[in-house]
Amino acid sequence: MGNVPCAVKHCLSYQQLLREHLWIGDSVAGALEPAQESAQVSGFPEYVKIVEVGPRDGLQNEKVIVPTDIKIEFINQLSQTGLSVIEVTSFVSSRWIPQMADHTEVMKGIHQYPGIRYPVLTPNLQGFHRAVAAGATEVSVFGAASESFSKKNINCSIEESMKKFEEVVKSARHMNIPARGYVSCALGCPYEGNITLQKVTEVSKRLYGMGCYEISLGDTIGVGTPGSMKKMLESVMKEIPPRALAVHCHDTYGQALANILTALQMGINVVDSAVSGLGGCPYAKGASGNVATEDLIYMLNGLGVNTGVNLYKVMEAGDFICKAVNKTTNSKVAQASFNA
Ligand SMILES: CC(C)(COP(=O)([O-])OP(=O)([O-])OC[C@H]1O[C@@H](n2cnc3c(N)ncnc32)[C@H](O)[C@@H]1OP(=O)([O-])[O-])[C@@H](O)C(=O)NCCC(=O)NCCSC(=O)C[C@@](C)(O)CC(=O)[O-]
Repeated sequence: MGNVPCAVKHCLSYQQLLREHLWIGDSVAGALEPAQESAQVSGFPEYVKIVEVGPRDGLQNEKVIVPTDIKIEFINQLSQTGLSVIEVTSFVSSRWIPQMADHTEVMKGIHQYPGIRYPVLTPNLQGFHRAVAAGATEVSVFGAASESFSKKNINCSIEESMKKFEEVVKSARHMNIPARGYVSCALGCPYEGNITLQKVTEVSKRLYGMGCYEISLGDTIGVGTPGSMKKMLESVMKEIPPRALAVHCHDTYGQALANILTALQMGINVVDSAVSGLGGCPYAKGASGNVATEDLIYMLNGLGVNTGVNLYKVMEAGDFICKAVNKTTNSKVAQASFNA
């Protein structure tokens, strides 16, 4: 049975467990379509698109530079899991984020499979042009609802950032390149604390209005709760339809899955996550990683929500990158499966 997770081996019958918990899957069965097997729970979307941000958000905060060939292998493994969107790197200044200095090599080195999108972060035209030259076919601009965070993260005010993003999104549109927009600090800021709903809504509306096809609302420091997530989404949804929104939850206070569940119940069906719960922003000290992709898939599979992603293969990719960066996984599902 090969690399059968320990928790599974310890059970009375692996086959029985697989029958009852079809969403676990295995590397051979691989193609198990969990959502088709378990009944859909009402009140949730039928399908959730997972935006895997592990190679970018997951690795950007790592102190030790991860070798380029490891990043490429990691992304190639993720491409085998059924994920349809994998954010691969950032075309930012290597002085600011040394870990992303090999963006061009990573972009050129990965195998880009048809049907999978590989967006990259581009804060300005310089980054955009470099990204396109390296073969990027989708980009993301990343703003914030907090003035202080914007200055610390991208060295300009919100207003100045919007001008830069407009240039990027306009150029992208001319080249038929889809652009996504992030709004950091949607549920709190490491420098300012609470951020008003009005500000989050205003920044989101600006990004959507300039042509970003999807707005990812970031709980950058993971302080949100289902209550604050609900209020924030109610406000943003007055201006932007839920189909154009995504949530991006860090898990610092252990609220990420609960916050995501709340968002799903409100009609959101795009969720960002990072394999093994890697991640954090270098300009948001103390914030922990993103919600782990493994834990997200486990929850969605249990709800009968289709993701098209094979949990077992994601766990294997997570195991690969954790070993490569000498880290223990933050995914509860991977811990239960591999470390029991
Ligand atoms: C935005 C800049 C570049 C402004 O940086 P700056 O220093 O203000 O830029 P500048 O325009 O004044 O130029 C200064 C130097 O930077 C260079 N430069 C200028 N632009 C670029 C570029 N695109 N790529 C490479 N180099 C660039 C430029 O060429 C020049 O080089 P020099 O002439 O001195 O040699 C800088 O602040 C930066 O790189 N910041 C990095 C921010 C970042 O990546 N943060 C982490 C990602 S955001 C995040 O994690 C949150 C998110 C998205 O996950 C959601 C959430 O959780 O909330």
